[in-house]
Parts: sequence; structure tokens; C-alpha cells
Amino acid sequence: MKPVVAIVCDTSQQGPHVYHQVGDKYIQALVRCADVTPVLIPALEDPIAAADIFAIADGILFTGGYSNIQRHHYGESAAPDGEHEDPRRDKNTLALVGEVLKAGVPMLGICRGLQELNVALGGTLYPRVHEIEGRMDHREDKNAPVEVQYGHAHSVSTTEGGLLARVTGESQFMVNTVHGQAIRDLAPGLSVEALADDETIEAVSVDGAKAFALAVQWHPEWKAWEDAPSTKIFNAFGNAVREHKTNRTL
Ligand SMILES: N[C@@H](CCC(=O)NCCCC(=O)O)C(=O)O
Repeated sequence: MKPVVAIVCDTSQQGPHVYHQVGDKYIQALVRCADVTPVLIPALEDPIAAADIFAIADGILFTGGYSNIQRHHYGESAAPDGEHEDPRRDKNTLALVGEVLKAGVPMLGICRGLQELNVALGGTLYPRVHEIEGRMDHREDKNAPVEVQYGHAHSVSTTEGGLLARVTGESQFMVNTVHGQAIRDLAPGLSVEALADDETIEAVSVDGAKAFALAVQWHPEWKAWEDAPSTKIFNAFGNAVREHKTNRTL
């Protein structure tokens, strides 16, 4: 049996109903480049216990998502009306991060997932990084075709000797960019794994983690099999998940 990777869903309101959902590109990247079986975890009001998730999953993927983390989680006053938020996802993922690290379950965070890792461990975000002097606009052009939205947009430079540099074998490579928020204060216990030219933190790892614990601000899941660094990130995550499955005692 292949190892299982759990993905906590986004929620969205469709008419009178709440739906739980995960983008297909995350599922495809896990299947094709990590060789694991993805399972979707609904973002319940009363979150499923971490132990119950770990009983069925050998790794956790924290995906990207169009919603923004509610600002009170990182000490800011509420966002203006109309902000796209997903409090249910916040409640589920922010609590799960600490449990994942405590249990030594391998994790990969992508975009919102990186932001969740940072906020869960006590870091803060820029709610609109493009409004900060000297920073680039890291958002996609929503009117462009999706291939352009998720096409290479800027380079990142990896930290020498760091996890991401070892996984990709690269000191610099091109990434896409689809985010309006970004790390402001790095949480204690995280290390920078890559920076953009404007100093935006693009990847982090967890110091002294018991298992693979990497998060990136860009979207390696987008056609991961066509982009060498993306393939390597998912390969490395898959290998860590396989190792955890082999060694776990529960
Ligand atoms: N909303 C946050 C997070 C950005 C993010 O995760 N974007 C992903 C978009 C949808 C997807 O590709 O899954 C921000 O804007 O910083």
C-alpha cells in the first residue's frame, strides 16, 4: 500500500451550502511526483483530532488557497470588509501545525501553507506585501491565462547548505508567484531557505525538525512534473513520507 498524505480542505460557500475542497493540481503533484495516496480532511468547525489524522496519514500537505489568514491570528486588527477569509481552515490548520511537528510527521507547506506554518509558530505576515516600499507585486494577473498566472515570474536564491538547496541542488531558480501576503516577522524556530530579490521570504524550514518540514511561498505543485526544482521538492517529500511510514510505530 502506498503511503497516505492528508490535505486539510478549504471551505467555500456555494449558495446555501458549505463545501470542502482541494485544488486538483495539489492532488496531481502528490500522485505523480511524490507517489503517495492523497486523502482530503474536511475543515470541520470542531476539527478532527490530530491523532486521528496521523492514524491514517504518513504526511501532511498544507496547500495554497485564495483566502487570507484572519489577521487576529497574528496580532493585527481585522481586515477591511470584503476580505476573502476562511476561518474554518484557519482553525483546522493553525492547530494542526504544532501537532504535526510534535509528532514528527513529514510536512510540506505551499503558499497559504507557508503562511500558516509561520503564524502557527508565532510569526507575523504583511497583509499586503505589494504595499511595502521596495517589495515587488507578488500577485498574479487574474485576467491572464492560467498558464501565465502560474508561469515563472521571478527567481529565488536558496540558503547555502540549507534543506531546499540540498533538495533542489540549486542556488537560484525561477518560480511562479500567486500571493498578496508574505512573512513579515519570521517565527522562532524557523529558518529562511530562500529569498526573492526584494528580500521576501520565499521558503522556510523548521529548525531541528524530527522529519521533513519545508514550506515555500510559490507553487511547485503547478505542473510539478515539468519543472525540475518542483519535481525534486515533491520527490523529497514523498521519500520522507515513505520513510515515516516504514519507521512509524503507531
Ligand atoms: N491568500 C494568500 C495565500 C495565497 C495562496 O495560497 N494562493 C493560492 C491561490 C490558489 C491556489 O493556487 O491554490 C495570499 O494572497 O497571500
